[in-house]
Amino acid sequence: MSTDTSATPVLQARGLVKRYGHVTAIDGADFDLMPGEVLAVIGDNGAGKTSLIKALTGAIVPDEGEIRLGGRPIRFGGPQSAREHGIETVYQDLAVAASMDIASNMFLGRELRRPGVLGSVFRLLDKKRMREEAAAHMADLKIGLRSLTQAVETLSGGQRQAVAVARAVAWARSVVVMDEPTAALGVRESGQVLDLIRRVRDKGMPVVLISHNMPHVFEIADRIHVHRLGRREALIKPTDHSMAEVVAIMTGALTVNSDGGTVVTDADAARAAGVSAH
Ligand SMILES: Nc1ncnc2c1ncn2[C@@H]1O[C@H](COP(=O)(O)OP(=O)(O)OP(=O)(O)O)[C@@H](O)[C@H]1O
Repeated sequence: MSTDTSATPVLQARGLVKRYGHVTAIDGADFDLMPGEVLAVIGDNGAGKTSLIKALTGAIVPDEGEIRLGGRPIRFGGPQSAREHGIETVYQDLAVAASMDIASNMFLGRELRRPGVLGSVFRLLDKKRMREEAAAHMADLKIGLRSLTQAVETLSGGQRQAVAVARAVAWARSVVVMDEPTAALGVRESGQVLDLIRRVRDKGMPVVLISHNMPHVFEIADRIHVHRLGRREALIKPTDHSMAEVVAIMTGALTVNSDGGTVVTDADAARAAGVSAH
């Protein structure tokens, strides 16, 4: 799909700064996520991707800069506050409770209680309704799992990732952020997770995808945010650049100028990467 860049960004940041002592992890970073797009965030190790994402999802509070959600300035006091604003994050380490079943994982921390005093006084869980709703979410995303009463630890890596994604999508109202969702997966399972991300996008939910996997990024992203030295170096479409060019932008061998062309900034590195300006 092509991104409508004239719309109001779903999530936007301008001039974010985050310092840890002498280290500036975010150094004046901008960010723009448009409605209905998959935006990949890429960058070398230590470029500051995680810090940027943490600022956008409430896990850290930036020292400077502004974040806007749906066009309105916002300050997240913590991850819970970002979640309350409809931003859900799927973490790399898969924060699922392995010994619990799929439905319980979907409702982890947001359990449904039985109606009446059974729920309000005796705190009894409404397991039947949680299973029904979990099944509906799974069906909605076409995630085929044999039984929702199965413990998550008995699932494959790809299936676990699917449960984590389904949980995020079930609760997200504005954005789903995924940190390296295919990092621990084999080829077939990665393909299934990429298909799932497409379905999430096709439901109208924008996705931010942090990834080191360039083929996956090129396969799925509508746009690519290239992060370098703590800030956004470029915001490009995968259809406008080769993978080698994007890697060269990431490492500082090429930069993108205002009309979308590229300029060689490090001749040796650009030669080594086999790219030239255009
Ligand atoms: N809590 C912290 N305390 C001190 N320094 C930090 C902290 N978090 C991040 N940094 C530093 O900020 C810089 C950016 O780190 P960050 O983890 O955001 O980068 P990254 O692009 O996500 O890297 P990677 O791809 O390796 O995970 C690094 O130099 C890192 O050491």
